[in-house]
Amino acid sequence: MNTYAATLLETVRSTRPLIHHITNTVTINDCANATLAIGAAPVMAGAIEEVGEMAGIAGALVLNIGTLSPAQVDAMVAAGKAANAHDIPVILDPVGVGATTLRTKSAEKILRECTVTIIKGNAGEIGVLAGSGGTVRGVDSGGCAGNPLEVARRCAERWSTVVAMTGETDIVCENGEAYLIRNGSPMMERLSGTGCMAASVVGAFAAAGDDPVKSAAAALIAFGLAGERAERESAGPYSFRTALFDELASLSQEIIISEAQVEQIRGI
Ligand SMILES: Nc1ncnc2c1ncn2[C@@H]1O[C@H](COP(=O)(O)OP(=O)(O)O)[C@@H](O)[C@H]1O
Ligand SMILES: Cc1ncsc1CCOP(=O)(O)O
Ligand SMILES: [Mg+2]
Repeated sequence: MNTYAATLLETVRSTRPLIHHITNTVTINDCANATLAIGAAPVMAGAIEEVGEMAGIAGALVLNIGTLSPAQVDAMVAAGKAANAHDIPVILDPVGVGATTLRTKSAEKILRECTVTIIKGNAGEIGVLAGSGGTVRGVDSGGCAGNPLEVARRCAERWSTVVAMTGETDIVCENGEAYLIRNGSPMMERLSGTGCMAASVVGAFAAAGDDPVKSAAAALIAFGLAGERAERESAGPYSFRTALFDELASLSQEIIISEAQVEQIRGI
């Protein structure tokens, strides 16, 4: 996986896929810059009149419900259907699902009406979407009920997608196969937007690759490595933020090959 992830990073940089986002108003700029830093091209486009056209020229679509409205969810569904028609991957970041009825109903509507390739969420969000229970307070995870690997597997099975559950150890799985990724930094919890940026990086790798479970794992390795390297250079959350962008931009194949901490589990 280390070599696979390293090669996929170079593919992101050499192909510079366009990553179409419909996302929240809190971290939209960080998502654009994280996408650029890893080597892809961001575009944020949310009007229902243009999302189909934009998804048609993109390499991946990232849907993030962080500051959703019913009208925005309709645009997400339209964009998702266009992405499906063009056969590009759709990444759903179900920010705060479970915290309110609107979030839960909206995430489920997107999952029912579009084919979502990868759900990227924290443990609480994935627990809610698995139907096994998760604690979500605002956008913060209070964890999932039960064994996290089993919860991620159930979520993947329920919605027929790849699931990328983030936390101290990231779990990426689809039926039969999982990756546990131990790169990252506790500083990533102290900065708003790291989950959203993780979804953008997953979008970039999913656009460049042809195996969504491996793409998502490679993306979280890359993002986690940038986070742990940024921690060494920072004095607090805001210098960490600057260092995180710098480390995303300077991440090399050599760093991924020598520092990725990933375990593959078969037969889950
Ligand atoms: N305690 C931690 N140690 C290492 N990495 C972490 C830790 N907490 C979060 N991360 C990393 O931060 C990113 C965002 O994850 P998370 O905090 O779970 O998302 P969210 O912001 O959606 O709650 C992921 O790449 C994850 O691996
Ligand atoms: C604070 C907040 N409120 C709505 S969206 C958002 C940002 C969430 O960012 P992340 O989940 O990536 O930390
Ligand atoms: Mg966060």
